[in-house]
Amino acid sequence: MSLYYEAAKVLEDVAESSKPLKQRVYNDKSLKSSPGAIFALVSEAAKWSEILSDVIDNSGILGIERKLTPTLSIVLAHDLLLAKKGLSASKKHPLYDLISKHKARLNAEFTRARIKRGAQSIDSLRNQINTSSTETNGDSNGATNCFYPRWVRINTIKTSFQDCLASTFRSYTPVPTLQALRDQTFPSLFIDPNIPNLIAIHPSSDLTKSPAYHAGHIILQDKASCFPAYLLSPTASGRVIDGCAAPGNKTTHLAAILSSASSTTSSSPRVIACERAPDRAITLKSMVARAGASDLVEVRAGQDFLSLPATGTKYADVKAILLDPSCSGSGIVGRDDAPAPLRITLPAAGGKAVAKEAGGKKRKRSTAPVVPKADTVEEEQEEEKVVQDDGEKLAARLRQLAAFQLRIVTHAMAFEGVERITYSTCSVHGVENEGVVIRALASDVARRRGWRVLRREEQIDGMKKWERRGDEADCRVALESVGDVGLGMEVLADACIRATKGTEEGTMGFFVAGFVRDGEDEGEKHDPSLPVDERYSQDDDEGDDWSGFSD
Ligand SMILES: C[S@@+](CC[C@H](N)C(=O)[O-])C[C@H]1O[C@@H](n2cnc3c(N)ncnc32)[C@H](O)[C@@H]1O
Repeated sequence: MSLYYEAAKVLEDVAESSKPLKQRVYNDKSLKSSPGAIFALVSEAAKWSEILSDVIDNSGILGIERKLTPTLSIVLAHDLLLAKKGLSASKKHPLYDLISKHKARLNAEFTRARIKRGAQSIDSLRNQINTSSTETNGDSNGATNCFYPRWVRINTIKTSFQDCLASTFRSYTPVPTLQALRDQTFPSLFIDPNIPNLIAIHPSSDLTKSPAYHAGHIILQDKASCFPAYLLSPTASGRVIDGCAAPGNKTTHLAAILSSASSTTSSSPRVIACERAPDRAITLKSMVARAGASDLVEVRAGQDFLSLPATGTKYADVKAILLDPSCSGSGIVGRDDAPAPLRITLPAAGGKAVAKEAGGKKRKRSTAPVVPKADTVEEEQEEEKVVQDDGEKLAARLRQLAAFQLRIVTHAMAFEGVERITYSTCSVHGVENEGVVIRALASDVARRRGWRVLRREEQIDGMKKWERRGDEADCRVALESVGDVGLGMEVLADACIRATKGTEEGTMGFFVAGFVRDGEDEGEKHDPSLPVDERYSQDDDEGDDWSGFSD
C-alpha cells in the first residue's frame, strides 16, 4: 500500500517544486514501490486532478476521514473511479476501506462533474482532459496557452479591410501569432488566417468608444461566432434566412458576405432575419442599421421561424438558411459556474510546477473546517439522490433544448428551394451539437429530401483548415441511438467544427456543422392534404419549451 502514500508525496512535491516528475521519481532511491507504477499513477492523477479535486471537495470526505490528505485522496480516487483494475491494494488494508466505503458518493459526484463539463461518457471526458493537458503542459515550458484576445470583424459593407487597417488601426503593428499579442509592448494586431476580414487585438484595447465602432466599420465578434456565416457562404443568387437572428452578429456577417459576393446591387433585401422575441428584435434592427445592412436585411420582429411555411411559392427562392438557435450557452467565456479548480500541471524539463486555482492563485489546503454534507447513512443516501437528481435535471434541460434545436433544423430541411444549412450553438454539450446534427440526418425529412452533412473536404478553405473538429464519442452516442446515417463516426466528427474555450485559439466554446442537399427529393412521401408544416414528421418532438435558457 506504500504506492498510494508515496504517489501522494510525489504529487505534493512536484506541485511545489520545479523538478520534472520523471527526475523526481526515478532518482529517488528511497521509494519502496516501483518507480514505473508511481510515475504512471502520478502523471494520470495530475491530469485528472482538477476534476478529482472537485469530486472530493463536493463529497465532503476530507471532513469525515481525518487520515486522508487532499493528494492522498486524489491518487486513491483516481484508481477507485478510473483505473481499469480499481485500487491496487488488498481489501484488508485500512486504506482500501477508507476510500471504497465512499465509492457511491464519489461516483455520484464524478457523474455530476462529467455532465457539468458536457461529456457524454468517461471516454469523452478523457479526450477533453488529454487535449487540455497537452495544451497546458505543452512540450516545452509547461505554461498555459489560454488567452482571450479581442476579436474585431471589419465590416466590408461600410469599409474595406485595407482602408480600415490604414485608418482605425494605423498605429497597430501586425504580429505573426495570436500569442504575440499577449505580451505586446506596443499596439499590435493579428490577422486571422481562417476568417477573412477578421483581426485580433489585445483585450485591454477598448474600441467601443472609437469612431469606427460607432460608424459600424468594425464589429466586435468572437472568431468562432464568425464560423456559421462563413461556412454557409451563400452564393450570389437567391435569398437567405437567418432563423434565429438577434442580436444580429451573424446576420450582419451574412449581409457582408452577400454584398461582396454579388457584383450587382439587388433592389430587395437578400436576408430575412427572423427573431421571435420582439425586444431582442429591437437590438437586431439597430445592429443591422449600424452595419449599413438595412437594404440587405429584412428584419422580421416577433417572427417565429417555425411558423414560416416551408413549401409553396412564398419562400421558394430561399437557397440557404443559417440557424443559431437558443442553447445552454455553456461555451460562453465567463459563463462557468464551477468553482475554481485545483489543477496540478506537471513541470516539463526546466519548468516550474504549479498547483493553482483558475486565475493563477496558488491553492493551499483549506484551513476552514470541511463540513461534510451528511453525517448519517440515511442522510448520505438522500444527498446522493439529490446529486443524481441534479445531474438528471441538467441532462433533462439539455434534452429539452436539443429537441427544440432539432425541430428548428428539420423545419429548415423542409424548405423546398434550400440547398445549404448551417446549424450552430455556443454550447459545449454534445447532446446539443453532434447529437442534434446526427438526429437531424436520421430524420424523415432529411432522408426524403437527400440532406447530408457538409464534409470537411467540401468546406470553404478557412473551415477546412481549422483543426478542432467534432467529438467522436458524442457522435458514437448519437449514432447508437438513431442507427445508420450513411456516414461513419470519424467522417461525421470531422465534418463538425468545434471551438473550445480556454485554448490557445482564443475563442469561446462553439459548435457548427453544415448540411447540403444533393439533387431532387426522393419522392414526395408526405401527405399533401396536411398543412405544410405538418407534412414532414418531426422526430423526437419533446416540445419547445426553451424559455429560461441562456442564448
Ligand atoms: C443564440 S441567439 C442568436 C444569436 C445571433 N445569431 C447572433 O449571432 O447574434 C438565439 C436567438 O433566437 C431567438 N429564437 C429562438 N427561437 C426562435 C424561433 N423559433 N424563431 C425565431 N427566433 C427564435 C431567440 O430569441 C434568440 O434571440
